[in-house]
Amino acid sequence: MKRSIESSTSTLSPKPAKRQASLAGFLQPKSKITPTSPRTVKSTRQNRIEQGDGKSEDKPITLVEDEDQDENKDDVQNQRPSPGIILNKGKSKAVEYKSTDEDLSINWPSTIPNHPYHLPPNPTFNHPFTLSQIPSNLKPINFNVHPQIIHNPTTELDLLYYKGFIDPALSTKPLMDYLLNELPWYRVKYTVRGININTPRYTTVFGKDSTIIPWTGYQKCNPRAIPEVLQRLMRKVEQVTSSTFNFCLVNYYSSGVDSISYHSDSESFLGPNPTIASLTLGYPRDFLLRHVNYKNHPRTGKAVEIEKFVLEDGDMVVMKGRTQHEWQHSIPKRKLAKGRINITFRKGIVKYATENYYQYNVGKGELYRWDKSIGEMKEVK
Ligand SMILES: O=C(O)CCC(=O)C(=O)O
Ligand SMILES: [Fe+2]
Repeated sequence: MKRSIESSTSTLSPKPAKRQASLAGFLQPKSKITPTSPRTVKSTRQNRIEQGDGKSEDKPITLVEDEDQDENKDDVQNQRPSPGIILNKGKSKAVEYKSTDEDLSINWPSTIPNHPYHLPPNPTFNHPFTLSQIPSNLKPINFNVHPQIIHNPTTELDLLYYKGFIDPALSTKPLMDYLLNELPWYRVKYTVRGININTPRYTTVFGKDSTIIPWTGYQKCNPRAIPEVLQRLMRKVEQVTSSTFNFCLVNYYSSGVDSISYHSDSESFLGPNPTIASLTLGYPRDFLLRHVNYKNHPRTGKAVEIEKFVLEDGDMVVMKGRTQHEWQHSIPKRKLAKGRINITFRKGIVKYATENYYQYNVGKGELYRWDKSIGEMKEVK
């Protein structure tokens, strides 16, 4: 994860306007907002550190100073549809492709030549505890496969946006319950240049990079097999996006205080233009995208507006092309939010991908598990 450091008091001038993309938004254009006047935003070292987290030890961490990172005002009035250019805008909701994961090969990944996910010694390899059987209401998993294509050649925003990709009517609730109850969760703490960072969300990771290093050949971490239900999701995402993956990172935002600050997943260990698929389960959260030169785009000389998507239960956003180089993304804190799981699929191409992802998503291993009786995470001592 790449971040940049800003000074403790900065003048944001002009602040980029926000836009929202949603299916409803495409159909009902709302009024455009103009950038607000320049103003000074103050933040303390403390709150910036709490927001900070990072996944790359070779990159400076970005402690972002932007009031969008805070529980902020409700700007629903100011939302307007569509960022960039929506290439298939006209089709909209009329086309909804129902699909399940029953059409996927059971011999995945060996059926795909050079697939980057190498099978581990066993399906639960290196898991800290065994997972329960997948419940019958997730056999099959149901999908709605209708992407909106968002591509702006000037700003190089390049996304696919699937509303309700995991069918919210049938599959998101059992999937969220299963993952919450069955996965091992971590609240990773680490130090970057003397600053203590508490990752402001629960994290966990599965998978291994595509090198031929065996699963047992890592000294700095113990890579874990991707659990079966996440493999099935990953295979479906591979099918619809024509991509391949070998990592699954999962975030749990337990409330609106949990967040991820502006960053780009442009680590060189993912290759030059990584495709990253990002899925939402549970409570909706704002997903903001900010151009790396948002104050003054080098080609147009103009400010670039922040793009805002409200990611709802089942939605999938696929970031591709140069998006990770040209844009940063975040899930800012929001006062009223409740539990949300985010699942990302990525492809790591060198050993360092594995070491980095386990360092920042499992860490030293203080384990949390979901406690059904209190509806909260509990540390397992
Ligand atoms: O929760 C999300 O939607 C985004 C997560 C993310 O950006 C990441 O894990 O790198
Ligand atoms: Fe990210």
